[in-house]
Amino acid sequence: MSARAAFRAGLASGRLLRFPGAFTPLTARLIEERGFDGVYISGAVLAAERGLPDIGLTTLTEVTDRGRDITATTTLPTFIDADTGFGEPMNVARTIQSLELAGLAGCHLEDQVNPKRCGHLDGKSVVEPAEMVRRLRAAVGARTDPNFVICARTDARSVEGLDAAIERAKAYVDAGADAIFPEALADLGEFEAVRKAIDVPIVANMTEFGKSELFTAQQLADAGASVVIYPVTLLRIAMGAIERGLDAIAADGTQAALVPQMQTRARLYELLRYADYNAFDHDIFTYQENS
Ligand SMILES: C[C@](O)(C(=O)O)[C@H](CC(=O)O)C(=O)O
Ligand SMILES: [Mg+2]
Repeated sequence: MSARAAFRAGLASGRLLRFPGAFTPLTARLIEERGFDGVYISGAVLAAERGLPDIGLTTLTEVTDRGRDITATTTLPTFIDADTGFGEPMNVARTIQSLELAGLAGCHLEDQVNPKRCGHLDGKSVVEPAEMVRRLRAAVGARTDPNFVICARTDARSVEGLDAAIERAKAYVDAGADAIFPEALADLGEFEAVRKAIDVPIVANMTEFGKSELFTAQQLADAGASVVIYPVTLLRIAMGAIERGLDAIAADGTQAALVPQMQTRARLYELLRYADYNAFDHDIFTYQENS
């Protein structure tokens, strides 16, 4: 089954799909190895890796390239953050074409005004529902593979309240959204309220240091979520380890004490499938034509 078909089947299964965010292509391989259902590709992480805040500075080209690179390392479905779609509805259409061609299994588009903000911080604003409906209609019309999942994210909860967010979610489903990502909900009861109001799958965002508590997969499944993303988690873990590691090298004058915490060379090579490449190389170089 293709990754896109697997994503669709997973969404229809009634099971909660877990999508950790990969901050490098190699991370996606670990996510797959550990048995997760898919790989999330975060806009906040993509910006952070370039030393930028998540305020709409990254471009469609950068996001597409990263999406393609990560998709190439895994057989899992990849679900990417397309922010506000990188412009007007016509640009949104091109965004969908570009992400489809890069092999992504789906994306989410949000109803924030440009320039967008992190969904869990204050100071963001949302466009009129009609404007977001135009974005979604452009997105749905541009899709060529019906299995490509177009998810509508609403940031309205912390701007206009839960009722307004639910009204928007309904309008976005009517416009053709395959799934709804209600950003920054306050508690599980709010997930349940969204669940009752709409029929399509719901995406839950378990980002740390945000507005939502960190609910377990079971709690989210019970509240009716279909997908949970851990968008920035692996980057935060890695950056925490790097900060502590740099401090240790600076203090001790050697990294020796850190070695037990490191991924070994052997393990890294295993992930890179080094042995397979070696075997291939060996076969090519020892090949002799029978005369
Ligand atoms: C999901 C998100 O859109 C992302 O880019 O990963 C962010 C995550 C974050 O900044 O913690 C968000 O706006 O929630
Ligand atoms: Mg984002």
